[in-house]
Amino acid sequence: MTQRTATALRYQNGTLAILDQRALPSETLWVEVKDADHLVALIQSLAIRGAPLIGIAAVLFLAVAAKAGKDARTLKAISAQLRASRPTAVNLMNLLDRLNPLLDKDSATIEAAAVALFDEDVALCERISDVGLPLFKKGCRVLTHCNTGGLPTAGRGTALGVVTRAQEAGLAPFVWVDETRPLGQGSRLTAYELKEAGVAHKLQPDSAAASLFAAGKVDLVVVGADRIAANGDTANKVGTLMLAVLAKHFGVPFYIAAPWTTVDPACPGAAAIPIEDRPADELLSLGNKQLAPSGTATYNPGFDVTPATLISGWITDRGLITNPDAFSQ
Ligand SMILES: CSC[C@@H](O)[C@@H](O)C(=O)COP(=O)(O)O
Repeated sequence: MTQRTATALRYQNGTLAILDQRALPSETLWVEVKDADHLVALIQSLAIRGAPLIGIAAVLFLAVAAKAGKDARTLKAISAQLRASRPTAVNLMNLLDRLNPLLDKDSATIEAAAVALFDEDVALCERISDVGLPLFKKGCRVLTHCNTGGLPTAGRGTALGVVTRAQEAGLAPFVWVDETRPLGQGSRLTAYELKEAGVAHKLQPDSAAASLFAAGKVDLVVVGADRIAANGDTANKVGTLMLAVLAKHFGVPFYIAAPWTTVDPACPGAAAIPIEDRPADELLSLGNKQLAPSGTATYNPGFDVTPATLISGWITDRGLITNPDAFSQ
């Protein structure tokens, strides 16, 4: 029987379940994916999220559909539907593009290929954590944004994977956790993962980051990525660009940690990266509580793009990249 388990995803011989990340940290709620429409809804509502994991969920769901007897034409249609579910994280497109040529093969072949992509992500995360480790000095104070650990990957994570690796190496890192408004990936998910890992941390509102830099309390910034363009311009959760500008101003190193599956050599730069427009509701209310007058017009991009010139280096499975030319080769 083929099975794989990640922090927020379980594949077992033709069934796929995801940990509903919207319910964390108060509830641990596993949901079995029923069909392609269901998976699209789970991805769009951020029940399952993070650049690597949405790609992995998509390819594993194609294995589910193949094992349920769907023909190649239907599988290709599902693949196209999943590909369009979120626009910014290129891992989704990259992984589907790698599985697509196999969709007219038997279900065992499709499953083996999907599972291999899961295993690859686990290995990429490990490699990233090895590459990033030398950047951490004992007791260093790291600021991070959004959530980049076990929850959004098949493995130990990207930026947060380096942090937990440093913790295991006895370097006792301290993490400043950006709340990451409006959906709280920092407060709900990163604080949760750091608590589980026993890493010292404090949570602050995103708007407090500047004062932390000004007080000299940040030694380095490490964040994840959703798409790295050929020139090194990097899309990540909205708010990342603000941190990069601050880091430059205050002379603090700013690193991106990401697997090569996040690189899009066909994308020339910032202007060509599609940025997801998130629903107004995310700003207008919180649960049942209204946060702004109904009907208020909103600007709610899910991501922003940090120009390569503000990035000290990219911690990748291919090593620490300091010259963005590497992304176009
Ligand atoms: C290892 S996850 C890297 C990125 O996907 C992460 O930083 C991020 O921006 C996630 O955004 P989200 O909207 O929560 O999917």
